[in-house]
Amino acid sequence: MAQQLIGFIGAGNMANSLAGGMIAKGIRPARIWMSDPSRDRLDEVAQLHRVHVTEDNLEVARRVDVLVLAVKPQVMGDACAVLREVIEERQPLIISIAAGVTVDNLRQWLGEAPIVRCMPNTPALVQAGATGLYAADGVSAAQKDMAGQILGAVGLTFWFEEEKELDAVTAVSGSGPAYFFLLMESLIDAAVSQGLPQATARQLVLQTAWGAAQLAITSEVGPDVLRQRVTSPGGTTAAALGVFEEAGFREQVQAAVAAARERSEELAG
Ligand SMILES: NC(=O)C1=CN([C@@H]2O[C@H](COP(=O)(O)OP(=O)(O)OC[C@H]3O[C@@H](n4cnc5c(N)ncnc54)[C@H](OP(=O)(O)O)[C@@H]3O)[C@@H](O)[C@H]2O)C=CC1
Ligand SMILES: O=C(O)[C@@H]1CCC=N1
Repeated sequence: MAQQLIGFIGAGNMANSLAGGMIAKGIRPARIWMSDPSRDRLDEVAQLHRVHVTEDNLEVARRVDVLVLAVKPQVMGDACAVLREVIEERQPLIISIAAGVTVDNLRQWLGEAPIVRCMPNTPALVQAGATGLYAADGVSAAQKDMAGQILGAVGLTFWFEEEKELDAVTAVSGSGPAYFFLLMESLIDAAVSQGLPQATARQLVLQTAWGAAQLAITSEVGPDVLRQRVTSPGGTTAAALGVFEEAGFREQVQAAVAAARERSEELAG
């Protein structure tokens, strides 16, 4: 990645997860710039990551080689309009992380520029991210490599040939951490309802989630077989899983992911 400067427009949750993960991986904070309208947020970020911060998006766009657009989809058009002139002139590599916002949307707002769209997730903060990437026409092999290295610094990367596939990636791994967090929250609540102390319940649940993920990642067999190995016939797990199946758990997951995908498609406008 040589010594390229990397800028973030928007210093919110995802920008911080990416920057934090990149720094932990060895990218010098001095190579990172972040802009955001909130001075308080920038002060926090500067304190936390020791990166350069500014309230001026244009200052970031004028300085960096790679510009990560990390604002909400709903404000992306306005944010891009301000940057258009500088981007057309300087042609930094644009990496958009916004859900739903398409290359066509971005071209309309930014003019011609090399654009990579990607869908990371917040575990990037601990270098355990999963990111789907799509390179638009006009992105050079070197730029693609650069985008892959930046996102690769914070976890696994997967390139897609079709831009539409990012809607499914968004619904699965972009939003996915929240699904697992919801299960963790629910299991902690259930543990407390069964009389366990809150702190112990939390530790038991998080260690179990971590252990299950580690086991699934390192195992040669799939999650279905691992699940069966926990489930003794007529035992406790079978009793619990029966409740999930009866309640339509799998159908609920299908419907939830479909709803997220649909929302991603809507955000393209
Ligand atoms: N959170 C996640 O897990 C993931 C998010 N994404 C995508 O990342 C993007 C950011 O999401 P997230 O980090 O959650 O959102 P946040 O709201 O946490 O971050 C966005 C930041 O951008 C700031 N902002 C608003 N307008 C501008 C502007 N014109 N110029 C510069 N900064 C601005 C916001 O300030 P203020 O709050 O004051 O408006 C906020 O601090 C979204 O497009 C989302 O789709 C992608 C993958 C996962
Ligand atoms: O909820 C959202 O819209 C963003 C995109 C994926 C995760 N968070």
